[in-house]
Amino acid sequence: MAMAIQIATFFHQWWYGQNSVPIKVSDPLRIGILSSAMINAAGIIRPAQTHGEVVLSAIASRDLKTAQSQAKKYNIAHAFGSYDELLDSPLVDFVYISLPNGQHGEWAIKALERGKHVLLEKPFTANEAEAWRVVEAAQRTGKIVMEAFHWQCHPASHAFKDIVSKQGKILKTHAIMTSPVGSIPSSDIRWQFDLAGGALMDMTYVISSTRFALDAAAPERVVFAHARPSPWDARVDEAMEATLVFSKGGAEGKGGEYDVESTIYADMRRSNVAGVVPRIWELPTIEVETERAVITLYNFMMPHLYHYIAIKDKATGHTQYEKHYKNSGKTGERGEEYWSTYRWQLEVFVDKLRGREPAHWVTNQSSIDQIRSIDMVYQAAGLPLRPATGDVVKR
Ligand SMILES: NC(=O)C1=CN([C@@H]2O[C@H](COP(=O)(O)OP(=O)(O)OC[C@H]3O[C@@H](n4cnc5c(N)ncnc54)[C@H](OP(=O)(O)O)[C@@H]3O)[C@@H](O)[C@H]2O)C=CC1
Ligand SMILES: O=C1OC[C@@H](O)[C@H](O)[C@H]1O
Repeated sequence: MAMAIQIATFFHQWWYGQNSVPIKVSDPLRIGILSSAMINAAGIIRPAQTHGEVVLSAIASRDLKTAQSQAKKYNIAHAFGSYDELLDSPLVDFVYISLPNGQHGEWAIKALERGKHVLLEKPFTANEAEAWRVVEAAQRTGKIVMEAFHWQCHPASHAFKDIVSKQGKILKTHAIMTSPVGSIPSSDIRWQFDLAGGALMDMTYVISSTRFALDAAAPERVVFAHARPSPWDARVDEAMEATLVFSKGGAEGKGGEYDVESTIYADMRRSNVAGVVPRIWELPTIEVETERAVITLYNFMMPHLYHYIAIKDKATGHTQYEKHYKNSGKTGERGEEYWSTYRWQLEVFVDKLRGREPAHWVTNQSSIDQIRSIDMVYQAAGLPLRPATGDVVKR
């Protein structure tokens, strides 16, 4: 039900944003938005409105009129009719890139080379080779780029990881994310191979939540992968199911080697029960079985709307539930209970740009490991790697 919770988040942010307009500092970071994407309102615009250290300075679209109407709607100071114009503007300190997946790398590199920091929508790039080029550009220019894994910035994810780390050796994990059949229109960017579409690309979360729980890099190997092809293009997975084996690293605070079998399931056209009932209960979920417990984080992707962490003791069968909308005091984040994952994300991004220690950070190496994991699954499923428009700007 990914789309439904996305819509609920739009409302959530609008509602809470109205009563929480801060006084802005005199030298705010100026944000530029590349594209008029659907996600902008939740992903950056509402969070920026409730952050005292940023202003919405500019938006660019391929079409000037679209940029102007978005600028008017969201009270953004400047509108540009091309992405290049925005990147050339001295009115922008960092950009939020919400272009189709296949364009992330190309525009991230262009932005970094024009002196802008980048908050880059997921997935980081179209494939691993392109991810290395983005990271190299960040290193060369001294600018910051972070993949927008918003949910990892929310206190619930940290509480979950903390709990997992205290339950003994991890044995296996299972992560799932689905959207009901018909919920994503056939014209959507997610169905287009040339734009690096596909269920695993869009629902990259099934791998990132697994890696987050395990504190792992890329899997050692993919032992099973099955893609269900989309009806419009067999190169695009409408669903992906896979089993990954992670064999290095350790749960947080433990170090040490482990060997874990992780199953993942992403589905952009999930069948309805009896053909009619969408599975509204099937929110993005990660389950981790350890020696002592089975720990489930239900709705890990949008925990601000609702979530729970269930800890089932294997010895007694007793299940204990926890919820974490605010910093538990253990994991270092600071913020408000009503904040969306995107607002938590903006907090850490701004902290980093201001030279403060962020409570959480998605490292560039983690983004490389993430897209490498995705590539490994596509290869194991017999599908081609996703193409990048960035390939044409390869130096
Ligand atoms: N973090 C999260 O929770 C979410 C992240 N995302 C990510 O954000 C990105 C955008 O997703 P979404 O908002 O659904 O995208 P949309 O389809 O709504 O928007 C994509 C935008 O990209 C621009 N664009 C440039 N070239 C093309 C092209 N060839 N075809 C279509 N659009 C083009 C358009 O802007 P213009 O015409 O103005 O130039 C368009 O509005 C994706 O990478 C997705 O994975 C999406 C949803 C949630
Ligand atoms: O990142 C995302 O999160 C919400 C989903 O609905 C969407 O398909 C995906 O892009």
